[in-house]
Amino acid sequence: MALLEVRNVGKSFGTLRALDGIDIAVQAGTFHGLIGPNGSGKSTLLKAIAGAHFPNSGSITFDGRDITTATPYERARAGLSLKFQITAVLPELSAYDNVLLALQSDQSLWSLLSSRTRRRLNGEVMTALERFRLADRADDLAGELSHGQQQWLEIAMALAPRPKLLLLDEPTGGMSPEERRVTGELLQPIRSHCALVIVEHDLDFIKDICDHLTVLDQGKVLDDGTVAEIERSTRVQEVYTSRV
Ligand SMILES: Nc1ncnc2c1ncn2[C@@H]1O[C@H](COP(=O)(O)OP(=O)(O)OP(=O)(O)O)[C@@H](O)[C@H]1O
Repeated sequence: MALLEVRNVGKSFGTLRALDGIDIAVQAGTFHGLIGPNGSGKSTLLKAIAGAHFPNSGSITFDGRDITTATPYERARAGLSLKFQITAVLPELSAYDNVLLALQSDQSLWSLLSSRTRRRLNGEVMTALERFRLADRADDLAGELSHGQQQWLEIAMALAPRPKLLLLDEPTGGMSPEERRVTGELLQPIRSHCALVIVEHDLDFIKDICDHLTVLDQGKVLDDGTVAEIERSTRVQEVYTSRV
């Protein structure tokens, strides 16, 4: 069974059909990209998976559990984590404290008082920062980090509770080409323990890191397959050459 299964999902805003009968399956350990022209429904689909809004029809199953109308908190407890387009680090706190906060949200007050828990959390915070090349910036305020580093900090925070699936909405927006390249490099190792669903306009970036692509067009799945299959798809080429 797939880790995430979206079945026949529909979402309307008034008379606008933003999603219309969407089916996708994301396997554990894979990086799954959502691409398509502007307004094709990518962010709406990501938000439906994240619980930022509920679909009008269809179902979403995660790790064997129906989460179609689960709250974002319940989804997080089930192992779903997300980083949306707008940077949400706390600029007045250090990079270290931002990750610590993300980790602490799951701990009881009682366990936080124990020095063993605090030692363990300290180790986990530093591992998360090292993984995203931020260990030497641990004490710096998050607001003083570069744009790219703030994005990496936020991904580190989203991964801190060890989710099974990470949702990323345009993580490379506003990054330099070098920061994009490094972002791809930093994401690769998470594959061993976490799947990824990513919306991204940079097609070269998404083709480099993803195993599987779903192409949306006007709220429907236009095509779905491996990166090589999508590159050969004449339907996709037509949409991209005529409208992008
Ligand atoms: N909250 C909302 N209220 C009304 N319409 C919305 C809302 N959110 C999205 N839409 C509309 O739904 C359609 C799909 O939007 P969505 O943002 O999902 O597309 P997208 O593929 O992510 O686009 P882009 O690549 O430009 O970010 C668009 O026509 C958009 O205007």
